[in-house]
Amino acid sequence: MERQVQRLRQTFRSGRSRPLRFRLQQLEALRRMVQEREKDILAAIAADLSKSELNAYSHEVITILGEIDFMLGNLPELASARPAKKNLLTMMDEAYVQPEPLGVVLIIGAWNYPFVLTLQPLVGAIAAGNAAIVKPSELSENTAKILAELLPQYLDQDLYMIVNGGVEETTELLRQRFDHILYTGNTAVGKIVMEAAAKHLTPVTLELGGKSPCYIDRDCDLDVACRRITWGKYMNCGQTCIAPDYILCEASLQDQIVQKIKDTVKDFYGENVKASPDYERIINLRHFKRIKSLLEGQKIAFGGETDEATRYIAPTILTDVDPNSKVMQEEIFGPILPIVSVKNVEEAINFINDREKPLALYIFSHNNKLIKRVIDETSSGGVTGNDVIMHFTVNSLPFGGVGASGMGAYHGKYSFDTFSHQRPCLLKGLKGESVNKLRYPPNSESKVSWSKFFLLKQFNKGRLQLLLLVCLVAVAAVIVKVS
Ligand SMILES: NC(=O)c1ccc[n+]([C@@H]2O[C@H](COP(=O)([O-])OP(=O)(O)OC[C@H]3O[C@@H](n4cnc5c(N)ncnc54)[C@H](O)[C@@H]3O)[C@@H](O)[C@H]2O)c1
Ligand SMILES: CCCCCCCCCCCCC/C=C/C=O
Repeated sequence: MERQVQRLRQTFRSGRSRPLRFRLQQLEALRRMVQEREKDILAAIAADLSKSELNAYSHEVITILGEIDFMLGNLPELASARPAKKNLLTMMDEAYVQPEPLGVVLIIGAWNYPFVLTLQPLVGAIAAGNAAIVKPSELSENTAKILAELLPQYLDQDLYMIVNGGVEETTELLRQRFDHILYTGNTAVGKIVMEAAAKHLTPVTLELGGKSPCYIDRDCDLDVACRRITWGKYMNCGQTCIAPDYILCEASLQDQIVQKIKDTVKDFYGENVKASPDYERIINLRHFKRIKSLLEGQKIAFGGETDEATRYIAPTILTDVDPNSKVMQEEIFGPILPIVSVKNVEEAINFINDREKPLALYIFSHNNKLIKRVIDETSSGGVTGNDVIMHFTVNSLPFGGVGASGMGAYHGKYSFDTFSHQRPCLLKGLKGESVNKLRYPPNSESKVSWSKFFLLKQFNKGRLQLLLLVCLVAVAAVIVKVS
């Protein structure tokens, strides 16, 4: 592994990944890969998650194509130097922020959206000019295999590499020195990643999970709210990091919500959900058993059927759920939707704030002031008001967690920034020593007072004011020289 990282580092040091033309060409090659090998990619995702190819396309491929297009369209602007404000002392100099690539980065993907969660960070890493090692999740083995087969055919092999394997391979990878690690997955492994990164002082982006609450206000269109929640909760069989994990609402709304979600499930998946091509399965037996065990002792208002042989768990709703029960202690990551009663919005806010900061928060209400209030009085990785999941699809919004749900963010410009160092550059000339005397020893009261004048005022003026200030500086320089 060490030798492979070394090879990537050497190529990075040669400067090959830096020119914009090269980055654009690699991104175009990636887009070609997705377009030319679409069938193979969809088949792999479909096999991993028992998903229809149509769903694989809309859940994963669209996002990647959108992200590549964004980078192709915006890279010149993202990568260019940004002029910075100057102070009086540096007004004749050049000050700017130049984004620079970090070096060799490691991207560790998760299995639940195995294509998008692995490649979307890679798009950012390439755009920012880095070399990258990509480690797909071993649980989505078909996608991992197709990525290992395709990426070397389209991308520069000395800069971008796939490593497949499980805990052993990831552990070995984490022993190496990287310039950034972006990890997507559960919080426990997030801690392992951060600990390994700390040994090399490697910065990390951790895209973790958590229990994302969904508050439904009394003043709300329940038909619309329940349709949107049904879509986001049962999509991918509940195995979505930003799926609404549980509902908070007044007790009087509970029965209506159950009925409306039940009706929507029928609309979406038909009478026999098991036979619907739009309803996925649980990734493996371990997760199947874990999710099934969350049903124990609960009041099942809808669903609850399971089939171990096919890892099927029906869309399920639990009512009157005790906040201390097991289903409310861990991220469900499956198609079970608990409803917890609260008296009012204050209680909902307190309920959310009493727990770890979630990855997403959803609020449904006609009342925009109430939505803003919940946003102001809580914290979460992201928020969608009157819908679920959709903030993920807006690539001008940073996507990431806060507190236990993660750190750092990506998507669009934020991916570019995550994989870049914002390098401050100040370019001075070799003239102007008379003013510089202000900072050379020996110090004096008068120097300190002139330094205050020069440094404590921001300088961002028009031409006339600039001329005036130049004169002022010249006078000051003479005074300092004389004194
Ligand atoms: N924030 C996000 O964008 C996001 C996206 C998807 C999933 N998630 C979260 O991820 C969790 C589900 O994913 P998962 O963790 O089951 O995915 P996973 O099992 O696929 O693990 C993620 C990665 O960690 C590696 N890994 C596993 N155990 C390891 C160990 N002991 N040491 C080193 N590396 C190890 C795996 O090889 C894999 O590449 C949920 O909590 C979900 O909310 C978050
Ligand atoms: C008009 C059709 C729009 C379809 C939009 C579907 C978008 C679904 C994207 C889901 C991606 C979720 C990514 C998951 C992250 C964490 O697990």
